[in-house]
Amino acid sequence: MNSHTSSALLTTSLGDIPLTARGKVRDLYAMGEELLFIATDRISAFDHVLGSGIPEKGKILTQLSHFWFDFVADTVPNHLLASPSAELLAKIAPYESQIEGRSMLVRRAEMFPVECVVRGYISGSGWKDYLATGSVCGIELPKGLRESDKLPCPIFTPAAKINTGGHDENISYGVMVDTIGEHYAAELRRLTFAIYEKASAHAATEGLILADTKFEFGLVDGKIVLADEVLTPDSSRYWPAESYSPGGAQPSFDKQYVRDYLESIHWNKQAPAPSLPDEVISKTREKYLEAFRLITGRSGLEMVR
Ligand SMILES: CCOC(=O)Cn1cc(-c2ncnc(N)c2C#N)cn1
Repeated sequence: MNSHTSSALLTTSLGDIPLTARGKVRDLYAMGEELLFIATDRISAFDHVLGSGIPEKGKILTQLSHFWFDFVADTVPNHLLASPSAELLAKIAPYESQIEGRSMLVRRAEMFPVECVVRGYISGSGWKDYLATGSVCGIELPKGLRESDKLPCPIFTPAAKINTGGHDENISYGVMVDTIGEHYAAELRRLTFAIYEKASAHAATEGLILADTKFEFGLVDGKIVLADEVLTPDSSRYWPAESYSPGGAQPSFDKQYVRDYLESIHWNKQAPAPSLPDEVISKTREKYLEAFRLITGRSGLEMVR
């Protein structure tokens, strides 16, 4: 256990609330129709969870999700629990000090098995697909694009959810329609573009390029809600606008110190993920705090909720 992962986050239950799902950096506990997302301080890079945590990363990213859920609330409802039950609150009370600010209480939703990815720039798996086929998710793109180029207009590039840990697989919109039906596919695509338009415009006012992001949606009482985490540096690519220079991979706003360090030690990705030097940890924490300040306009890490 590293110093930033409390014991409660390593168990398969929180008291008698069972662990429902464990992602690389987040854990999900369920009690009936109420779920508890806990974001740990773990950080992953190149698809590996590293040996060191980043202090308060879980809290910072949870507060960013809360900010963004509120910011887009007039565009799409979300899965946040308006009023958690007294029973649930009583069950988590003993852990409050460990999970304060890093937890989200959400309603159980019937999750769509699709990752709704929107890209304003060509990067990552989209760049790989473009190099191989000239298209992404069946969307043909202009010839001659450079890596990290801004696209003529944002594209919707869904992915099929592979069980936790695996890489999601890019699918065409047609496959998404076959999977969840035309009505929901069209509505999730519309909502994805609408949220991205609002969020990327806000990020740009703070000198941040929101290159791409991934949303997950579900149904609660038959209505579409925005779920999962939203517009965090873990679910999005944020680039500093001041250093934007297409023609290659862009520096990650939050993980560049980590990536540079891993490159500098020539880490063999088959080997166990290394721990990070204190300086890399503290600089990375500062980047998360800077993203929080820029996006929310708040100076300190006072709780949004
Ligand atoms: C930590 C691991 O969890 C995930 O990766 C994603 N995931 C979300 C759900 C979910 N399931 C029902 N209701 C919800 N509101 C949600 C949400 N969000 C399940 N896995």
